[in-house]
Amino acid sequence: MDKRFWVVVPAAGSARRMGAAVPKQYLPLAGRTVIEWSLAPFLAHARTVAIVVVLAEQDQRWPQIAIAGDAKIATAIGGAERMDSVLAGLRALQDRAAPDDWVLVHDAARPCLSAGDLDRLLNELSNDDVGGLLAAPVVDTLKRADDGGRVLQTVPREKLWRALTPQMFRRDLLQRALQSAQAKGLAVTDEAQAIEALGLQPKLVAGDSDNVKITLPEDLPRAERILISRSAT
Ligand SMILES: Nc1ccn([C@@H]2O[C@H](COP(=O)(O)OP(=O)(O)OP(=O)(O)O)[C@@H](O)[C@H]2O)c(=O)n1
Ligand SMILES: C[C@](O)(CO)[C@H](O)COP(=O)(O)O
Repeated sequence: MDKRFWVVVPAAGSARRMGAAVPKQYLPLAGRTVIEWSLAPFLAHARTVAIVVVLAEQDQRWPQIAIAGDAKIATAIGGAERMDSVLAGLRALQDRAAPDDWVLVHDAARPCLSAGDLDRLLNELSNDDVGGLLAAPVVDTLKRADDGGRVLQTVPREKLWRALTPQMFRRDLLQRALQSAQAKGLAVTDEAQAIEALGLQPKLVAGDSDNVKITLPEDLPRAERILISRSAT
């Protein structure tokens, strides 16, 4: 894709499930911090126009990050939910990005995005009318539990995918979709869900299952192994 694109990186979460003293986006990982790895593919891409990193209001760590001064990075203040933070990032772009410019939204907690997956997303969606997201097909058998932690049913996994990020939509459409979801009290957990609520069908683009989200303590050593093995090749 030859068109340039904008990036919003929601980094305003409180990382409750990680249970660390430091918000997970600032935890050390393979010689850097999680957020530096998550931003790296976009800072390295020739067609990134600018990146808005959306921070928690009380965040005091971002200014200490080496790349905080990068000319391509601006910051905004996030909100109570991820969707509020993404909206804040889009609003920070609205005077600079044209309505039909592509915006990629990528979790600060996903440090293992590969350059190949980023380019595949950009190339597969460059002429798409709706936009879409990186996703990984479900390969395990899925069980739904009852309140007692026992199997209630096996959930058919055909055509089931795990949503990843980046998720890529045109700025005005995404902003309208998220504003509409917010107005309806629809607590969307990713950008695609807000687009779906408009009756549109985002395209699924196969992504690497190594594109892990740092959520629980065991995710950090897994990400470390992925990044170190990738740098060794
Ligand atoms: N109000 C929020 C909540 C989440 N995020 C960001 O959205 C991404 C994915 O969210 P998640 O993994 O759930 O992060 P947390 O909300 O911090 O984790 P937890 O649910 O365990 O508290 C993270 O980069 C997080 O910083 C955000 O910008 N604003
Ligand atoms: C956006 C996302 O990473 C796609 O899987 C996921 O929905 C984020 O969920 P979280 O609970 O905010 O981590």
